[in-house]
Order: sequence, then structure tokens, then C-alpha cells
Amino acid sequence: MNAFEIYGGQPLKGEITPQGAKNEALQIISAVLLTAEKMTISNVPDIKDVNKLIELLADLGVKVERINQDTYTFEAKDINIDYFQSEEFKTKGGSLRGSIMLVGPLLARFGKAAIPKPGGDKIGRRRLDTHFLGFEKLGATFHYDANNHFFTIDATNLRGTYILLDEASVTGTANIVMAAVLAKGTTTLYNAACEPYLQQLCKMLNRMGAKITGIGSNLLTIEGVDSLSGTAHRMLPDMIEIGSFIGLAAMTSSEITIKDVHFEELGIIPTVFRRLGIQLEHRGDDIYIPAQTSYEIETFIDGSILTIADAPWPGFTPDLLSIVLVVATQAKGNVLIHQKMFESRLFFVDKLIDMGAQIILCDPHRATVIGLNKAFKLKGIEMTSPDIRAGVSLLIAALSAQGRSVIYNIEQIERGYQHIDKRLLALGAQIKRIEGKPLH
Ligand SMILES: CC(=O)N[C@H]1[C@@H](OP(=O)(O)OP(=O)(O)OC[C@H]2O[C@@H](n3ccc(=O)[nH]c3=O)[C@H](O)[C@@H]2O)O[C@H](CO)[C@@H](O)[C@@H]1O
Ligand SMILES: C=C(OP(=O)(O)O)C(=O)O
Repeated sequence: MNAFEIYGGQPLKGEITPQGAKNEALQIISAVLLTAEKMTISNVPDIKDVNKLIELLADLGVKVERINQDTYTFEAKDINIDYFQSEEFKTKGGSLRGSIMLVGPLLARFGKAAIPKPGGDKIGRRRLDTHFLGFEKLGATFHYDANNHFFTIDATNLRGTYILLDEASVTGTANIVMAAVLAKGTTTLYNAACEPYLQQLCKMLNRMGAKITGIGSNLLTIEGVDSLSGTAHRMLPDMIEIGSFIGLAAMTSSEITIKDVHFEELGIIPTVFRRLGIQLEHRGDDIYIPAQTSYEIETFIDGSILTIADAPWPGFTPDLLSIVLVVATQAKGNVLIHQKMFESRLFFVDKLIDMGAQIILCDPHRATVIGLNKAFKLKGIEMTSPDIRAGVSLLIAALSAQGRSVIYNIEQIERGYQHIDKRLLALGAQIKRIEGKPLH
């Protein structure tokens, strides 16, 4: 088991380039199953979840070639549908959330699919109802074997229809769109999620010959086509990494430039960090963050305490709330963090409290942070990372803290952050990968 050992308390300095977007990559790479032709995908992040998905595709019979460090070609000509029944697939498929998005393309192209209940973070209940209700509307039938946690889905004759999603699920929308592109007739999808990940997916599908309109809105119209052809696609920079680096710079009083961020795709993210008092400048397509000895959280116009809450896009992504929370611990002022979507995503705050942060966990969804205004530094401790974003938040806390910290269970962090120790070392961080297990 690997851990990170960190000596914190020193400012960092330099430039950092965000990786390709993890959550976009999981959709885009699943979509290669929709065509027998060659797909060339670039800016693919070298992270555990993406590499596992690529491995799954290869196991399914997709011809995968790595052209260079971040570019792959995929050719889904001969697919081995029987692989679904193998024990290997049940183990591998169950280990990442993104594997659920293999179902839509497989139904569209082969009329059947099977999938173990996927993994992902322990951040609360993670329903898949939206996916299956959507597939059912398109004419699929599914069976859930609760003993083996295994879904089997049949769909020989998918037909376009009107679908009102029960919630704007990100992976659910991607899955249903990918099933509908090859269905007969027109699908109208309302209450669709519209994150940049989905906009990128829909634009790529259109380049492959799909007919999707309404991209970027919560009403998508998908006119089914007979087949799709190959194309090339480049992933956007990962907006969650960009937000994490903004938080890192502020918390550690570092002067950092985040390169090539595609600022116009970041939506409300820069605004939310600015509301925490963080100065950031949009220079060319970079974000420049000066070294700041203090940053002050705004209040609402009437003087009441600021609330930062998550919401489906174009609202603030839940994947950055843990980062905002940690950054607020060293701000001047107070903020209420309201994590509406997930039930267990704030449960890492006990570690921050152990480090000296002032936080009141009001209930599983809400935490009040009383900023220390950098008057007292957090102190380094040993801790275990419960999920990917909490993990990076703890990493940021450790880099700002006085003394030595050890973070265990870094596999969680490495699901989504490419070579993070090496990239932080390049900014001057004192971080080392060590062997180690938590005591309990
Ligand atoms: C692989 C991938 O892409 N994972 C992302 C994806 O997960 P994923 O697609 O699994 O998440 P969903 O969008 O389905 O939903 C996430 C949670 O939010 C709740 N919910 C969702 C929509 C809504 O309108 N109201 C609501 O309360 C759901 O019940 C669920 O608990 O989207 C999440 C929400 O942005 C992100 O945290 C994950 O990083
Ligand atoms: C929760 C996340 O990922 P996943 O959906 O893969 O668990 C995330 O990226 O923050």
C-alpha cells in the first residue's frame, strides 16, 4: 500500500498544466464502441480509472494502440460479447464507476450488455436508476441479480421516444445519449445533464455522424442514424484539477500559473474561488494566481454568511466542494458548505479538525468553516484518504501545514490525478511516495 509523506508549510512556485478531463475521458472512451471504424483520442489522462477502462475495452476485443504518451487509437471491429459473463469482467468492471457507460454503446450496437454494479468513491448512495429507466423507455429490458450485483440488459430494437429524466445524472445522460444515437426514430431527452463532459461527447458523436441538437442545454434531441463513423477527439483540460490547483495556490500562499485552462469552459468555477477572496487572473488562456498572504470570504449582499452549494451544471460541481472547504479553513471569514448531492462526502472534515481547522459539521450535508486567516498554520498529521476529492483536499491541507503529514490510501487520489507527486515536486513541494499502511 502506498502513501504520501509530505513536509508542508512552504510556498510553491511555478507552472502546472492540467491533465485531460477524467470524467470526459470515461464517456469518450466508452463511445468508441459505437463504431467499427478507427477513433483517435488525445489528451487522455494517465490515471487509474481511465487506464482500467482502456484495459476493459481491450479485453472486450477492441484493438487499442497507444500512439504517444496521451494519444490512443481504438478500433471496435470484433467485440467478444461473451466476455461479459467472465469472472474477470465482473471484478474489473466493478472497480470503477465509469464502466457503467459501456452499457449505452453496447446496447446501441449489439442489442445487449451486462455489467457489474460499478464502484467509484464511497461518498454516499450512488443510484443507477436514471440509466436503467432511460434504457427501459428506449425499449430495453433489464434484470438485476442482487446476489451477484450484476445487471443484464437486452435491447434488440431500441426506439426513440420522449424521456424525462428523474434527475440530471451526468453518466446517466451520457449513457442514454449513446444508446439513442443508433435507435430508430427521435429521442427527446429532458432534464439532461449538460456538463462540458457531455457537450464534448455530443459534439464528438455529431462528428461521427450522429444528429444531436440542444447541446449545452437540458433538452437534447437525438435523431437516430443507422451507423457512425470514426473521428478524432481531444479531451478538454480537467476543470476539477484546475479548481484543485487554484485552491492549492491560495492555501499555500504560492504564485502559480495554471496553463491552457480553456477558461470559457470553466463556467462558474473561477467566480466561486473569487468569492472566497482568492485573486486569480485570466492571462491568455492561463490562470495566474499571485502569492496571497490573506484572502477574505465575501458575505452575501445583505451581510449574511456566504453559502457555497453544489448543483447540476451550470451550477457549481460537487467535485470541487471538498477543495473549497479546505481552502476556506485558512481564509478570513466564514462560509457554509452545503453538499446537496452526496451523503458522505463531508466526512473527511474530522481530519482537518485534527489538524487544527475550525469546522462545525452541522449534518452529513453541511459544514460551517470558520476561517483562521492564516493566523495559525494547520499541523501535519497521519490520515487516510476516503475518496478522490477529499484525498486531494487533505493533500492541499498537508502542503500548507506545519511539519510532517502522511496520507494513506492514495490509490483514491491516483484514480483521478495524473502523476500528482511528480507534478507537485516540480512546483517545489516536499512530497515522497512511501510504503505504508494506516494503523487502523
Ligand atoms: C464518472 C463521472 O462522471 N462521475 C461524476 C458523475 O457521477 P454520476 O454520473 O455517477 O453522478 P450523478 O450525476 O448520477 O449524480 C450524483 C449524485 O447527485 C445526485 N443528484 C444528481 C442530479 C440531480 O439533479 N440531483 C441530485 O441530487 C444523485 O442522486 C447522486 O447522488 O457526476 C457527479 C455529479 O456531478 C460527479 O460527482 C462525479 O464525479
Ligand atoms: C466522484 C468522482 O468520481 P467517480 O464518479 O468516478 O467516483 C469524482 O471524480 O469526483
